[in-house]
Amino acid sequence: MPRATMALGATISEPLPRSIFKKFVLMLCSLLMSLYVFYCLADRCHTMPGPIIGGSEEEEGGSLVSELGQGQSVKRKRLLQRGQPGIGRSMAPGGSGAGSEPVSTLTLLGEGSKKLPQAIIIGVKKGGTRALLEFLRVHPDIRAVGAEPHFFDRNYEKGFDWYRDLMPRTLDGQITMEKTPSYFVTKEAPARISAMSKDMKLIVVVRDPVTRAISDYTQTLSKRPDIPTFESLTFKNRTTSLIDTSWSAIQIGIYAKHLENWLLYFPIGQILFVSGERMITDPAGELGRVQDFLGLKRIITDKHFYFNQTKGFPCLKKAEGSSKPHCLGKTKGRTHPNIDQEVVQRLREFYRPFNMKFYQMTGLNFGWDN
Ligand SMILES: Nc1ncnc2c1ncn2[C@@H]1O[C@H](COP(=O)(O)OS(=O)(=O)O)[C@@H](OP(=O)(O)O)[C@H]1O
Repeated sequence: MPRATMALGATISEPLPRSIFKKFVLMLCSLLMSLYVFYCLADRCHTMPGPIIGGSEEEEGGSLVSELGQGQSVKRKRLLQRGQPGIGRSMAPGGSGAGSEPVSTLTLLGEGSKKLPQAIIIGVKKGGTRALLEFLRVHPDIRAVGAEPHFFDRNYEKGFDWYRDLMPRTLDGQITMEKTPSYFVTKEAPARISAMSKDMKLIVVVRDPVTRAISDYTQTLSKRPDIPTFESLTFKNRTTSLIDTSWSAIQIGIYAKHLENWLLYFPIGQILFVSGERMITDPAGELGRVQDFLGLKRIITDKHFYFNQTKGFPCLKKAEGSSKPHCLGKTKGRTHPNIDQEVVQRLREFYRPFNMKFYQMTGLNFGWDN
């Protein structure tokens, strides 16, 4: 047999020589490594699950780690557009306090800095605050922390450095925001926020207090199915029809009373009232008002929304940092239980004077009593 044929025969029948096999494994490893590096550069490699700071909200806020990660992609895109070589990713705080963040490439390259918020969505619980924040985040000049920090109610003793550390990095001209709906009903919150910044822009999403109360109850019911009925919790005494105003679901809806507390520290012009109802029927209109209030160009318009028939709510055609349509999660837009219409009527009567006062204070008729 000729030598060449013999050699070929040997190659086919014998296993790959060790050195070739080693090279192959090495190449495969480096290929996988490069893929991982690219994946990280695309800002998708989160090695640690992030803490969710306890809040009223279950799933929408997500972890602080993923929130910060998402934000960085947008900034990176903007930097790349400007031709700056910003690459890298900052690690989110472990919820432990100021100074816990390792120095990242972004920090070294000076890509923005963490700032205390200049605008806060302070309420109200179940008003539509998540929808507003998610929609606002589409704006390139807004950067927001997704999870609720609860700084001015539950975590105040942790200090401003802790609070600042939760915030995403911002470039000059970008507004840092957060939302914690319980601030609106927290007695200490106005004084504390004012002590931090007298210029703070405050946003309150309000919704018909009766539907809000039912929404609040629906959320609690989803977590604790054995709670008493809405009807029995509403009244101190069913026969006298005396409303139990100590029940938080009822209390929160007395907007005029809570607002009085804020007006001791902030002029009314520094507070924007957003209609929770119009956030559903005309999100672009409400977002227009919010952008004006924040002194931003009206970038978010009706082109950003579509009405999702299955969800029954407006959704984003493209979410922040993504090209995909995005609706809020299943904890937003829950089906409410049927409530005895007599009880609903009684609650409407109860809220009417407070609503009137609220319309008068804000100069806006929200139409809950028409
Ligand atoms: N676009 C869109 N998609 C889904 N849901 C929407 C939207 N806009 C407003 N809403 C209403 O938001 C209600 C929840 O309010 P919050 O986000 O403020 O709730 S929370 O306090 O943060 O838990 C939620 O209340 P429920 O319907 O009772 O679940 C919704 O009615």
